[in-house]
Amino acid sequence: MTPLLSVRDLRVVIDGLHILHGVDLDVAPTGVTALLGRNGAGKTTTVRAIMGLVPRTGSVVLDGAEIGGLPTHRVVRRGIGYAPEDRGVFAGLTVAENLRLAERDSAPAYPLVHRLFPELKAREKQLAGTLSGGQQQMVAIGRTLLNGNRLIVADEPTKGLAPRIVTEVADVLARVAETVPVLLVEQNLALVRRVAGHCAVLADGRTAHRGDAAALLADEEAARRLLGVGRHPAPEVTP
Ligand SMILES: Nc1ncnc2c1ncn2[C@@H]1O[C@H](COP(=O)(O)OP(=O)(O)OP(=O)(O)O)[C@@H](O)[C@H]1O
Repeated sequence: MTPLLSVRDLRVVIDGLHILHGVDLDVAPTGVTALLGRNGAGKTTTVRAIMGLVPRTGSVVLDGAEIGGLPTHRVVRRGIGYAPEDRGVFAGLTVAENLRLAERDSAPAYPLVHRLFPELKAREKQLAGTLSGGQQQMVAIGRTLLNGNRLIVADEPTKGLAPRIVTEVADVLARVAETVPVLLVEQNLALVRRVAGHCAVLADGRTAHRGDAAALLADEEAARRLLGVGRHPAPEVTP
């Protein structure tokens, strides 16, 4: 299976600090690929480097084309939609205005966004700052779907959300991934188990493991060693 995105020897140095020491990562052409690792392992820096938001070296190949040296606006134009960790939603604008700001194509895919997130249609006049965390996450992911992107990158979309909302976001990610492949940074391993096919695990700014997500999570010793989890897994996501 040819990966949609291939990252090789990705390195990031910020203010003289070596943050990534050579990350290798393949994103499958379908479904969800999870990027895992303990706190501070370098997951957010990796996706920010893929997006060109931090200075980086190494190779990033999207669908056969090298994008590792491109500035962010050109990475975005190549078809990577990014939902950042802080969601980047404009609180003082309505849902409709937040979506409109993200339009890039001449025919933005509102039917797709409203099919996946009927709630955004129903709440289009509501100020985004008054939405719940889960609804704001839907705006952040919805924006990435407007423009016919080839890949969606979502950085910890369930961070800080209540368990019931985590389940909702898990559903959303599973539905999104039926249309567009997703690279998902996630700490909630129950969610990863439910939605991810492949995974890469980072440790100390390097790739420590790559493979099947379910197989890794089923291997208690490997999960403990790589992810720091063992007998007390994260609460289940409601099926
Ligand atoms: N701009 C920066 N300046 C200095 N250090 C940074 C910067 N950005 C990240 N780091 C450091 O690099 C390491 C990796 O951070 P990063 O946010 O990529 O990790 P992460 O795996 O996403 O962590 P978490 O799961 O806690 O969000 C951390 O030790 C962090 O403190």
